[in-house]
Parts: sequence; C-alpha cells; structure tokens
Amino acid sequence: MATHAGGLTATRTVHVQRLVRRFENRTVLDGLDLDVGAGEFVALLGRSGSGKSTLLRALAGLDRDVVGSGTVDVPENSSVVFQDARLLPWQRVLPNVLLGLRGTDAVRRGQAALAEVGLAGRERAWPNELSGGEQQRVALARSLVSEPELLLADEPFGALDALTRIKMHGLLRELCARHRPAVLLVTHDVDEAITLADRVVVLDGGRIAVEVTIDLPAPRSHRQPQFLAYQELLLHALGVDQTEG
Ligand SMILES: Nc1ncnc2c1ncn2[C@@H]1O[C@H](COP(=O)(O)OP(=O)(O)OP(=O)(O)O)[C@@H](O)[C@H]1O
Repeated sequence: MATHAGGLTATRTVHVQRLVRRFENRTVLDGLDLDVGAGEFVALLGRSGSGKSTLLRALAGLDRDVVGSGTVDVPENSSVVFQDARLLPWQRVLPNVLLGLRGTDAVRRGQAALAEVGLAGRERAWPNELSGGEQQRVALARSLVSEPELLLADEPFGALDALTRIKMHGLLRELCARHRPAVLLVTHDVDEAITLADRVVVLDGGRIAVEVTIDLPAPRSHRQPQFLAYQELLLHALGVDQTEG
C-alpha cells in the first residue's frame, strides 16, 4: 500500500511520488509522479486502459487492496464525482446534498449549494424526477457543499449530451472560480480538457508522459488559434493521427 508521508504544503494540494499500482502481474501505474497546486485545475487524459481511473481511485482512497508502493498525499477534505451521479434514490434532493455534512447551518448550506447549481426550489424532488444533467448538478452540489480542498472527478460529464455538457463546463468553471478547490478531472475529451484546465497531463506507460500548461484567456473556444494548437499537441500525445480516416 502506498504511504502517506505528509508531503503537502500550503501551495500543494496533491503530492504523488513514484506511485506503483499492479493488478496481479499487470503494472498499470509504474512510478507515477504528480503534484497539483492549491486551486489548480488539472485535466488527466490518456488512452482507454491507461490507468486514469486507477489513479483517481488511488487518490480517493478507494483501492486499498491493490498491490502498490509510493507516496500519495491528498487532503482529508476531498470530494469525488463520477460519471453517474450516484444519488440515493430513497432520499430527496436536499438530503442527498447534505450526506455527510454536519452542523447547525447544514440545511442552509445545502440550499445555497443547490441554488448555485441552478436547482433552487427542487430540494424536495426525488432523484428519479430529475434529468441526467440535473442529477449531475446535484452530485456537484454534494461534492462542493463541504468546501473540499480537492475535487476528484472521473468523467463527470461523460454520459451527458453535447449541449448539456457545454452548460456543465460553464457551471463547473464558475463553481471552481468561487470555491477554488484543486481539481483533478479525468476525461476522454481533449476539448473539455483544454476548455477547463490550467494544465493537462497525459498518462501513458504508467506515468505522466506529457504535461501542457494551457495559457488561453477566457472564454476559451475553437476560434482561438492556440486552442487548435493545444488540440493537435494533445491528440498527438494520445497517439491519434489526424490524417487518418
Ligand atoms: N480491479 C481490477 N482488477 C484487475 N485489473 C484492473 C482492475 N481495475 C482496473 N484494472 C485494469 O487496469 C487497467 C487500467 O484501468 P483504468 O480503468 O484505470 O483505465 P482508464 O484509463 O480509466 O480507462 P478508460 O479510459 O477506458 O476508462 C486496465 O487494463 C484494467 O483492466
């Protein structure tokens, strides 16, 4: 099991060093190093099976049985969102947001979080009365209501249609600007990574093979020539040959 060595500083929210993860005799993470700064938004790209979810689960403390070694330092106050919202179907929306939240002002904070994601007035709805996008908004409210230092997100918009996904990008950007968590976002979508992240890292061969700082003013769009340059660079890093097909 990886050790937690207290390697965090005021400006560093995630510190991963020489992380190795094996499943039986298959090495998925092979001495991976990654730091995420306080308030920094990092997008993690990689081919299918490259180990993105494995890394995220290791950071979230969800794979303690896996054989491995190295250092993983993450703040205790971290939240995780997945591709599916994972709401409790027998609880209404507000109690779903309040899961794990204590204190006398919990209800007020939950209501404020729902308002922030555009769901004021839906506190008493049941999860199955909400669309997929709305359920994912509830999941975002739940993940941010505890004011986490770190938000771990595993393809949170992967199941949404293109238009909803674009709206969710805007929402996530706003929420991050307000709450300033460090974010590690796993995605398949190169454009999503460039649109949202301060830095994009590409996982290959069990390590971070490529790192690109995205230096683009907002609002980011395909109309920016530099956007297309980042796109080409990252597609190349992912082994996608744009001249094919
Ligand atoms: N519990 C497990 N037992 C055995 N092998 C596993 C387990 N979890 C993941 N793996 C293997 O580890 C490798 C990396 O999986 P992982 O889900 O991290 O990849 P990924 O980059 O997130 O892929 P995708 O983009 O397709 O979601 C895969 O080959 C997978 O089969």
